[in-house]
Amino acid sequence: MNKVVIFGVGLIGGSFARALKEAGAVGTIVGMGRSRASLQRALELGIIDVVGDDIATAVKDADLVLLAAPVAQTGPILEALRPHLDARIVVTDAGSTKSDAAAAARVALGDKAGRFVPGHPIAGRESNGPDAAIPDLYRGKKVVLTPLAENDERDVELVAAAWRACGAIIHRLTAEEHDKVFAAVSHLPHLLAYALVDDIAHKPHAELLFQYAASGFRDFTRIAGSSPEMWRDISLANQAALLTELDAYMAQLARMRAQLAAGDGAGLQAVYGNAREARERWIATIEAAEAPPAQDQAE
Ligand SMILES: NC(=O)C1=CN([C@@H]2O[C@H](COP(=O)(O)OP(=O)(O)OC[C@H]3O[C@@H](n4cnc5c(N)ncnc54)[C@H](O)[C@@H]3O)[C@@H](O)[C@H]2O)C=CC1
Ligand SMILES: O=C(O)C(=O)Cc1ccc(O)cc1
Repeated sequence: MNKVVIFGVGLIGGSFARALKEAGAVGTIVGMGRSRASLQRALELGIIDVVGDDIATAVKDADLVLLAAPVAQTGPILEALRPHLDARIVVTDAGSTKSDAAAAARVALGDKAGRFVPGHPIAGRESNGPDAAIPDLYRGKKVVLTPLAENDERDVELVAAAWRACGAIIHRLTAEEHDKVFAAVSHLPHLLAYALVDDIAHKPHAELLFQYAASGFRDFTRIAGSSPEMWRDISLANQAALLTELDAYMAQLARMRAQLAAGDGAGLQAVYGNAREARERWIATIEAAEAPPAQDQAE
């Protein structure tokens, strides 16, 4: 690719830029953003080559545009892009929710919705901004594409090839499948981690509690160090699926509360034992899968 434009040069957009550069897969990278200071920082760090000014100049002759801003920005950015999308430019995104992205593309792009190929890298961490960006964030990690019926297969392939150049393994799901899966294994855990830390922080003796919190608490709550704006947007964008998972979890908590209140040690141990075994199997599976990729799976 000669030119790639990135809207939102933070952890995800910045790591994409660094990975493409390291792979020699791109000529020029233009950064577009909300905060001038953060774009300037990305330029200083060598993540981008140019700070974009007006959108028309930024996207002129671009091969690929990546949206890597909080998901509520997808619609407004696509609307701003629409007049400047010639027949060649492919747009993709890295947002954590996918049904909302498809809907936003259809509203904002109308008959050009097919130019937008939705995607989601399953890699990241709690730190954000351009300083957190690293070139090997996506190495051996999955990227889920949720193509629209309107997409041209060649455009989907261009997006897949860009992520493969970053070392990622391409998977495909429908947007609905994607949002149900990630409500359970990503969006709910973030909500729970924020809820626990907020609850403790509001207790009168919070300082004492934090003083004695150990590494288990730190592990459990690491993701509560993530961007509140990003997680507000994800929670609202995937509201229905997240509510379903939250209700199921509350029912599980109610069962375990009853076991605890009844002194049902066998019941509690059965839950703990089942969870430990399931976690061990999961860790073994992902460790095997994230060993050097052989080839794309499930395309
Ligand atoms: N943090 C993570 O671990 C992961 C995040 N994602 C998704 O990637 C996206 C970006 O997340 P991060 O890179 O972690 O966040 P970040 O906070 O590091 O970077 C986001 C950047 O977007 C910029 N921005 C905000 N509004 C904008 C707009 N209207 N136009 C252009 N730029 C704008 C911000 O100034 C910031 O520099 C989010 O949609 C998130 O759901 C996906 C996978 C993992
Ligand atoms: O910090 C962590 O471990 C994460 O869970 C990172 C993450 C955040 C959001 C995503 O959509 C995907 C991955």
